Amino acid sequence: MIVCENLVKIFKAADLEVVALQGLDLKVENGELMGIIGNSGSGKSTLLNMLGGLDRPSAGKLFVAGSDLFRLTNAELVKYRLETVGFVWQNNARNLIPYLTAQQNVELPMLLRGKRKRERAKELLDLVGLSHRKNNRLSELSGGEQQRVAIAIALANEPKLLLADEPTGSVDTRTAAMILDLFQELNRSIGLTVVIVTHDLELARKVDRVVAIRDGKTSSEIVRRKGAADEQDGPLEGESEEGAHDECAVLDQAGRLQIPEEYLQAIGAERKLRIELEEDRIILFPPRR
Ligand SMILES: Nc1ncnc2c1ncn2[C@@H]1O[C@H](COP(=O)(O)OP(=O)(O)OP(=O)(O)O)[C@@H](O)[C@H]1O
Repeated sequence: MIVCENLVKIFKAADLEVVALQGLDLKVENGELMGIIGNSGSGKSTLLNMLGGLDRPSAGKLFVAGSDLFRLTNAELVKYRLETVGFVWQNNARNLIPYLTAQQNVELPMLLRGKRKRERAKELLDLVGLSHRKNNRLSELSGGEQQRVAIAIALANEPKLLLADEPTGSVDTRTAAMILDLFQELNRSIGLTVVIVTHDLELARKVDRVVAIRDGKTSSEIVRRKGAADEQDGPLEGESEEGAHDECAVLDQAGRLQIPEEYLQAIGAERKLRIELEEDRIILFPPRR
């Protein structure tokens, strides 16, 4: 579904250049539900904007659902944004209209595209578990319900890829869990590929894979271990929650490896490591003093 190779994004403002993505590599399979985490300024939103066709990358390769994002003309990019991707933002509900009902809010963007699809709007509200609230005005819905209306709208054009930027950023923990459950449900029921940018570590339990971005590059991945994939109510018996996931460091195209700072600190290593190959493992030691 998504292939990023050596992706670079440089922002130029006056005589200042910011390299927001520094040769990022990422592959996402069709039907994957994955999370992207990283510190503030690490490049998460920049990556999401590239994937959504909202901005153009500076160099590298970027393919989404068969489209080469470097080659699309401006008109093709507009079509791509309308047909291939759906967006969910943190404060999505702010773009909804408080005095219209949930159903009217879902119908409105379809109307603007010249289609009146009352049935489709009902279907979409059903999909996000809100059919019982369809005739309520938006102002009568809770923050979580409003976010679900926004998700219904994001699904209106049957996107192949749903991009969510901090979708649980402005709701409480319980509502956040419900929204993540909804993404999981949509992923399973309609095979939607979902990429969620978040600070919320609880997400690691709900998604197949979490990719960490550091300084504009993918640095490590937390992958749900096989066998843990179907359990919904927590870790397998006798297994700690962390035990259901493996943390992997990522090798870039040139075979370079990023090692988390805290790991280096723990063994007292700074710029050099001793490396040894032992049967089926590679071992890193601090240099001999
Ligand atoms: N339009 C822009 N012009 C100049 N610099 C930008 C622009 N957008 C982002 N940047 C810079 O690019 C870097 C990555 O920003 P980005 O917003 O992608 O980070 P982020 O990981 O999403 O952060 P946050 O979690 O705070 O949203 C930052 O240094 C940011 O200041």
